[in-house]
Amino acid sequence: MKTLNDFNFKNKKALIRVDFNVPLDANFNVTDATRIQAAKPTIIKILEDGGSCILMSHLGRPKGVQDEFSLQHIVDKVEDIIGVETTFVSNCIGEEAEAAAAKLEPGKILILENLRFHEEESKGDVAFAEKLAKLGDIYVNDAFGTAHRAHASTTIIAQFFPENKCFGSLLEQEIKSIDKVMKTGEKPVLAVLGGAKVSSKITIIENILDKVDHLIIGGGMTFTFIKAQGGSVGDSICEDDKMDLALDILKQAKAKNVQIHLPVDVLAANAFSNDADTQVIDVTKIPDGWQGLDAGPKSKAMFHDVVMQCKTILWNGPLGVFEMETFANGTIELGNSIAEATKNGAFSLVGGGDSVAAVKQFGFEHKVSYVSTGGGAMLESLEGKTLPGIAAILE
Ligand SMILES: Nc1ncnc2c1ncn2[C@@H]1O[C@H](COP(=O)(O)OP(=O)(O)OP(=O)(O)O)[C@@H](O)[C@H]1O
Ligand SMILES: O=C(O)[C@H](O)COP(=O)(O)O
Repeated sequence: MKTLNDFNFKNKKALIRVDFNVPLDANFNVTDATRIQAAKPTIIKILEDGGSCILMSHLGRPKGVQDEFSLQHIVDKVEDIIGVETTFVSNCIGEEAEAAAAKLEPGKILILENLRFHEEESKGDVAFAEKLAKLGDIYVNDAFGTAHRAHASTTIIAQFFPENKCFGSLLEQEIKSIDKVMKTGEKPVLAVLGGAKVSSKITIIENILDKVDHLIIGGGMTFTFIKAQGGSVGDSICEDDKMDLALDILKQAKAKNVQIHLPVDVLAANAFSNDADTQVIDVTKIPDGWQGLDAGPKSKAMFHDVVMQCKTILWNGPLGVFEMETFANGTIELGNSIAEATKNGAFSLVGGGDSVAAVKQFGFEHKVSYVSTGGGAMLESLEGKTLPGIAAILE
């Protein structure tokens, strides 16, 4: 596995695929710069070696050239965060980009315009990848968030740098964190899977059963498992067509000696609303007209005990409808438990769009071992897939 430390970047132009797909507000200000911060160590290492950085990224899913998706909007933020003079070129390929790259001095940064302004990027076009490749001497992939896309700049381009390609330090850290859970984690290993639907997590659950000792299933997924075992779930979110699968998962878990922990009580509401009437109720006895929207007190205490026993913890998906204050407590308490276990020496990894949002919202970001910068890429990794962006560097 080639990393930044395998190269000296002195007088070299590093062509770095970053994932600067960051959220912008109506005035095009960056509202969450985590992904830019996360790319900083790679950029600094290259600049300190005496090299220069050509940063390429996508932003959003534009249809052709659309100003709202221009990477121009993030140039000032990058300059602020990295603290180095940064220039921008309004096309990622062609004469202008080639001229800007050619005159880029060591210690400086150049940002290319949104790669997805060319449809060839998402199509994984080889000729487009070759044009990008002309711009740099060494290709560095540091875009974990986009490593599940076999796009020109994330995957195809690597073939033009047979010797001169490597992982950036963010991508390296993401790979190592996932490996710590999936391959080398100290036992007991726990996965907490929450979120809305069983259907979106099936492949993850099936893959993870071979890796973990404990599995907490929470959030909206709970009710498919409870109903499948004969419980009454009232109006809770439930996928009837996945009940057989839920039973099969329970069977597989037993055969593999994985302890499954489902909520035993829930905070139920008479409407999907922050102001609804609520009651704590046995998870198997939810009446019609009521829906479980958060974990109940017994479940939270039970989950705390499980978390505290484990040395390696993966968390994907909230335990309740955390976006509404009334139903955020299960997710917050789980975060607290994971933070405490981490303080006691456990390794904890949080990944997936909503769980990362919850961790940031409730201030757990620096109390867990690692928060992934990938949404879809993280989920595909947990499904056991080899991500094309990673494979292309290893080949
Ligand atoms: N009991 C519940 N009933 C209905 N919705 C719920 C329940 N518990 C959690 N949710 C919802 O599940 C959603 C998150 O589900 P999702 O599967 O997308 O999570 P994730 O894995 O963290 O994120 P992603 O899949 O985007 O990476 C949240 O919006 C939350 O409100
Ligand atoms: O935000 C993400 O998950 C990545 O930047 C990938 O974006 P995409 O789903 O548009 O490919």
